[in-house]
Amino acid sequence: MSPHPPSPADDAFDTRTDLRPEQKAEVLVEALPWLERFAGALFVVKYGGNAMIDDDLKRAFAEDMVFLRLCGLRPVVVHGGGPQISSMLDRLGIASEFRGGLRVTTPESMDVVRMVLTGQVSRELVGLINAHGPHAVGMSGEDAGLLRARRRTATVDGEQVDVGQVGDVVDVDPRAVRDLLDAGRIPVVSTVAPDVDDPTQVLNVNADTAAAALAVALGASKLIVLTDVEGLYTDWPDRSSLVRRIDASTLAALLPRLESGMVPKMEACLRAVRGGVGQAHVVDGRQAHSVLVEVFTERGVGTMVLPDDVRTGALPVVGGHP
Ligand SMILES: Nc1ncnc2c1ncn2[C@@H]1O[C@H](COP(=O)(O)OP(=O)(O)O)[C@@H](O)[C@H]1O
Ligand SMILES: CC(=O)N[C@@H](CCC(=O)OP(=O)(O)O)C(=O)O
Repeated sequence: MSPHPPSPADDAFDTRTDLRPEQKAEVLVEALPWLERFAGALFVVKYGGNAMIDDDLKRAFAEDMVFLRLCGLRPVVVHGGGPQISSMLDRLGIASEFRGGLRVTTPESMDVVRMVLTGQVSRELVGLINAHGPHAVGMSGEDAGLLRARRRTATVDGEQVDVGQVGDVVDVDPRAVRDLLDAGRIPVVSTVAPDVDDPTQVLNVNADTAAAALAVALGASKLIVLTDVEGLYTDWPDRSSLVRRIDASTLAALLPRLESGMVPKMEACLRAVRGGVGQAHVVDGRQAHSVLVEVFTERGVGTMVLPDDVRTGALPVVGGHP
């Protein structure tokens, strides 16, 4: 990355894209209605571990967060790190086991979950964002009472099964996040939470679920979930079944037919829009700057979930922003 902003005198400035200057201006102007509409808006952006594929993509994600902030929006990052946890468990010779999409979390693996999420993934994202200035502050669900969770089971073949120290968020105290936003910072949240029934214990919370709970508690305008697929497919893996827009009731009816990876994600989107969040989006984190394309372009990307009062039905492939 250039150590200083490009100036028109830099060769790099004119050769970064094939666009002529007036085309570049058109691209910038296309963002104007969205900048006006979203001035000051609070977005919760969930960055999934499967979308943290390489350093360039992670840098592009950090640029997007800084871009949003400097445009006057208020992004809150909630990160995952499932593959990173599995890789550390593997290095330590501890087997990873998932049931119903949730990691079976023993006291031993809980230590690793906490270490990887708050000590590794969060640190890396905070560092990448802060390469642009002192914007990001990392915090865990344990900090300032942000999240409290209760032990939950997983559903496997209709049966409830124990998955150990895994929780669902039952309480959010968003004041610390608000304080950071008011100070102009970008909060970066990892999803470890104290157990509401035994505060000496911490629980491992699925990051999609935690992001939705935080988005509702903060009254976010949008929840954006970055993953490693273009969006929701009604008939996975049939690529022609990509959904551009779907309302809450249609999604609720579709949920029982979805496979494990998409279930927590789509449940999170549903919970968000039913809890008052204006829109929820699942976007492809393998595409650099997918957040900026979603927020600032007419067409948007991925799958948009809307509350029922904006009825659209499922519109495979067609449709863009309202
Ligand atoms: N209906 C569906 N639409 C899209 N992806 C699906 C669907 N059903 C299953 N998947 C799978 O879910 C995966 C995303 O979930 P997951 O791997 O848990 O992501 P993340 O780490 O981002 O939370 C996709 O890569 C895809 O393989
Ligand atoms: C209970 C549970 O499964 N927790 C997840 C938390 C991390 C997460 O959700 O990460 P992604 O968003 O990258 O999947 C786990 O241990 O993998």
